[in-house]
Amino acid sequence: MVSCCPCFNSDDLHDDYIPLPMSPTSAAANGRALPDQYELLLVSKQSQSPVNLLLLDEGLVVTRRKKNALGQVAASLSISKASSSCIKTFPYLQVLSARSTRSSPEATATRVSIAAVYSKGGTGPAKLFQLEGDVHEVGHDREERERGSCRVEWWCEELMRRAYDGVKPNRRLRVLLNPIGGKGKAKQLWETDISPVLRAAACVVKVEHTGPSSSPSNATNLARTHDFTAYDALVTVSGDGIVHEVLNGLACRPDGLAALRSTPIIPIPAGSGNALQVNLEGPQRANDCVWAALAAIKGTPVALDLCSITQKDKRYYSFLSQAFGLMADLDLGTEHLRWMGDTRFTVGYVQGALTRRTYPVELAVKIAPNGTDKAFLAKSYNDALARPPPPIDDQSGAGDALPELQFGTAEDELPEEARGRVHQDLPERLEEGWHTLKTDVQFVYGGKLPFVAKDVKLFPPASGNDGLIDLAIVGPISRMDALSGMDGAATGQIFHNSNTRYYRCSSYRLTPLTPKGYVSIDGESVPHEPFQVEVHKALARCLALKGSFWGKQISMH
Ligand SMILES: Nc1ncnc2c1ncn2[C@@H]1O[C@H](COP(=O)(O)OP(=O)(O)OP(=O)(O)O)[C@@H](O)[C@H]1O
Repeated sequence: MVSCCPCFNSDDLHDDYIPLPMSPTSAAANGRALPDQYELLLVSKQSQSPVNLLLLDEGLVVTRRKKNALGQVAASLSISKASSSCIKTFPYLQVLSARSTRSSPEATATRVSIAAVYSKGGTGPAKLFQLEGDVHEVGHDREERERGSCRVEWWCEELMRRAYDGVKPNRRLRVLLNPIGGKGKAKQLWETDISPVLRAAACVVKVEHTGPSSSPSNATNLARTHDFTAYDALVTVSGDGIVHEVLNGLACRPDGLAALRSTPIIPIPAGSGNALQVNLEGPQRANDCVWAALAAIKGTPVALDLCSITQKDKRYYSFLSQAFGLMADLDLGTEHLRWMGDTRFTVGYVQGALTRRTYPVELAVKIAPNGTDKAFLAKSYNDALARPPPPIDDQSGAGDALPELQFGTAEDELPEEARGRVHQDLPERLEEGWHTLKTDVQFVYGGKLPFVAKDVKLFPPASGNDGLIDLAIVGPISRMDALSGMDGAATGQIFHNSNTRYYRCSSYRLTPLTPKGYVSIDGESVPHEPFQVEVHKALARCLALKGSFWGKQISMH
């Protein structure tokens, strides 16, 4: 067993951990010219049938090859021929490892092992693909065979160079696994889907189980003492709840700013709510643990805003959402339906819509410029999507501490200009500044990211790192409107509904006007009491394969 990192003991490493061959000065790469064609002929160990492996612009292409070509490191197969007989293409981002070994100088074959993640059509469920076979040398003497073997070694190094272009191989990952997350399947998913992918990429992995919030091993505590210099990323095999706990643990440290910025989080979806994964990799990847594992290996940091929620003398950090009214009830009031998985949210919504329950509330909102103009918000989102993501600013902010609260803590009053201006409703166009509203609602939902669940895109134009938060407010509506209100929820229809008031703001304060009910912060229950929200721009980091949140143009209709 080989360890390249003094901070890990051998128990932390996979049994077959061998650092990936990335040295630019290795014997094979040193001073050798590129072959004319980046192509290998390999006799697959699994099927005994020969395949061609080509390094093309679009990625590693594996094609079938006729038996009579056996024994050649072919240099003649044209690319057009290759694509017509192509069986699989792996973009380099999906290639995990390529190794060559030769048993002895006399050997007439070099063993090649390749691992990659395959996704049919680029959107199909991701699967681990492993290929091992021999490249037979055609030379008559030992020297010729050695030359052939070196070329195979070079080929593997070239593939690795392309596969890890701009990405550090052998990432050191700390994995926090919630053994009861979702339907309690996290452990099994780890064994069957996640661990084999990380192992194939020779990641250095340390796995720990999280404990319930009352235990010392809860994820908040684990994050509070996380040594971020010893790991490249922190992986959660869980739902959004553990991500919330981890972010809160990192944020409440004296060195919170450095801890958040130096700890990219990668969610592997194994809970009942996996919204962060959906926002990072798209709804088709909502439950795709293999794809998320690939993101842990190859993902690029993306900045994520955090919201400070203050309630009495408590401060929580929220990365996803704050829900009040029906949307809080359907999450927290359906705990007894947990066995249903995601379906419990739908059942909760239908129950609430049928009873037409409404919730009196007082809101004070500091609205951003043009923050109530849905067409403007959609256009800004579309424009941003068309541009490359801006570089992450790691310099702003003084020292290690988190930004000061603008509201202050505890039961601070609203800023002067917001007091005593209670309207029944907000006027159509609002200037920048504080506005207040006292009304009955079906729900109020604050969100930082477009999706709050796999099938609910509540905030289509939300940006994860613009320093602002989006608010959706739905007032009392008929049963029919409430039931049809969720039509098209997966594609963002709620944003377009005329029943939905939509505000982009920098802060808000919500005061429930009934004694009992639920308030949900990132899906976790907090007391049913007034709370205030403000946003800190780009405080945390996640990893996404494309280096940005998943997005889709919004069409205004
Ligand atoms: N070993 C454990 N035993 C019991 N509860 C745990 C354990 N580890 C974590 N938890 C709790 O699990 C919750 C978070 O679960 P997770 O993030 O995996 O999924 P979720 O989708 O947010 O919620 P869930 O799947 O529970 O609906 C937190 O409340 C946390 O305290």
